[in-house]
Amino acid sequence: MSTTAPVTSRRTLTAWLFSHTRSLLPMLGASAIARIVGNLLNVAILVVAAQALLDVASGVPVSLMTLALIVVALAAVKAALRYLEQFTGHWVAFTALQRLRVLFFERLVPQAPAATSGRASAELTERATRDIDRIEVFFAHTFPPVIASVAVPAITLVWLGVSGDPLLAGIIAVFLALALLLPFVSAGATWRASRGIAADRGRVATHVADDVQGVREVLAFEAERSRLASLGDADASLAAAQRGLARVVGARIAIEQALRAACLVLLLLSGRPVADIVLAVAVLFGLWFKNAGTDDFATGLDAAFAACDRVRSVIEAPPAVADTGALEVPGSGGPEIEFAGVSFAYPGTGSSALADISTRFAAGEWHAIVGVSGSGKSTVAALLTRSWDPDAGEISVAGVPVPELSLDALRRTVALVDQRPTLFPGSLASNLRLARPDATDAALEAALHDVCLGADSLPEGLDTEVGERGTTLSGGQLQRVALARALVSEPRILILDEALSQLDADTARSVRSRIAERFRLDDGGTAAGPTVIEITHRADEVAADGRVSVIDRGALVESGVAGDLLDRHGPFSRLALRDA
Ligand SMILES: Nc1ncnc2c1ncn2[C@@H]1O[C@H](COP(=O)(O)OP(=O)(O)OP(=O)(O)O)[C@@H](O)[C@H]1O
Repeated sequence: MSTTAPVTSRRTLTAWLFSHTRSLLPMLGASAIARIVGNLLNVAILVVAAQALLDVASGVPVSLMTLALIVVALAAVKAALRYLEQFTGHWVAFTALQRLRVLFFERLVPQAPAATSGRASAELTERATRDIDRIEVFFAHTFPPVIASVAVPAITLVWLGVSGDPLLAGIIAVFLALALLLPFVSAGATWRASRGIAADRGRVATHVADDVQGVREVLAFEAERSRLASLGDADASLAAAQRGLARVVGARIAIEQALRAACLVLLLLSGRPVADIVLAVAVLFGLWFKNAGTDDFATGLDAAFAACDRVRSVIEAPPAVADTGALEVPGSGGPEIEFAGVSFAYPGTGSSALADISTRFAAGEWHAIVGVSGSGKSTVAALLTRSWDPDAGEISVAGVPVPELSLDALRRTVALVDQRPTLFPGSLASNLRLARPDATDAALEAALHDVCLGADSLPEGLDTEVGERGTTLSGGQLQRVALARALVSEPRILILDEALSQLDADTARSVRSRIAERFRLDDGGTAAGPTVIEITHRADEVAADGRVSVIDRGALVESGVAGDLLDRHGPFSRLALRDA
């Protein structure tokens, strides 16, 4: 998110945070009360000590033992209250962060994959982790200090004014009020700087993650210098934003110190009785030192709000598709799929990715969609799986328009295998069981056999560790494991989006025929297997008797049986000749 995004006000962000954490407020109140009483005791200790000194100076007998006992008792209660304040404040904070994290993922799931597409995953991770962590300041270090910074001086100065010297109480009140106003006067500047810092942190995190991910490309293309230079730029921008904030905070602290010194001087020069001045100075020290934390929270709070704004924009983003349908996909086996007059443009792009597509994929059959890169093939899959909904036209599965199906039902029905699948750290078996945790070893081995990847061709069979994101596998192995995982889930619609692109032509052919055989054997020759849509730019690999649709620049330009299309010498035949 850039710093030029619309600014959400701190009031809106506060209301939003409380709306998600309302039940934690009583505990936050307990924290504030503990802080107020603790701070009052702090003033009391200094006042008791100052009064004892005055008594000694004026010859009044003082029992040192009694004095020590009073101070120790006050200090012990103060320590207990400090513990209570910290414990309750942090309990609230970490419980709130936990809730926000759960909410973040709950809201992200229905937005995905549209939400994650085009957004650097490191940026999203930064929002889900460090930005949420930064909100801790809002709960643990804001409300108890804010309330105490007003309540403690008010109570103390009323007491001083009534039982001591009203003029001296008034002087302290004026200077404390000025000091309390400082964070508000500089609020605009710290808020802007904090937002800039949060955005720059996101950019640096994305840059570093891209460099780590793409280190091979960086080395191979000798791009170290340019990548380091652009990282340096991002870093410099972050450092400049941090310096800007430091300047404002530094100026604020300097003014606060000057106010404190000026207040002290005025008290000393007030010409009031010494005893009153000593008590007033004790109160000043008791109040000012305890309120010094206000400056820290004022700065940390803006950082927390800036982080909160980034988290909120993800949580509150509307899902790309509404999950309002409730139907299941009727029947069994592979259903018929129909596109009727479907058009779609990706949000923010002016041009159509698909224009007026009407086609049918017959139940339980294997279809190919071919076309050059960027022609719109993957968009067909994205619309069928409801990553997005079409701008016009209708897609139906087994005669039911897809918005009438529940998203759960649709996604249980369809398995999409793309060319860059993700495996999770763990064993081959745990990855294969992703959608079917109860699948037997025999079922896993059968699926591996069907993708020409016998478990024995991997070092430890099903126990082989696949490494983070499948990094210990070759590209072709990774694709086949992903395909086997889809087979284990027994989908009724199987979409292969360039899912065999890293295999040599012979292996790809074997995989196709084994999968076709698997379903033919399963259903005894009838069409009970899944409806398969294979998206590929390799027209020459489509079997002569296979059904094929050709897409060009978002339009369906030809469809039929591959052998017939070859004889027509149209778009399909041109693609096949180009590839051969
Ligand atoms: N998430 C997206 N946001 C914006 N535009 C997109 C997005 N995904 C794809 N496009 C654009 O939509 C058009 C069709 O893309 P699509 O991925 O469907 O093509 P494709 O035929 O599958 O390409 P390839 O064979 O290279 O994967 C392209 O112009 C592409 O740039």
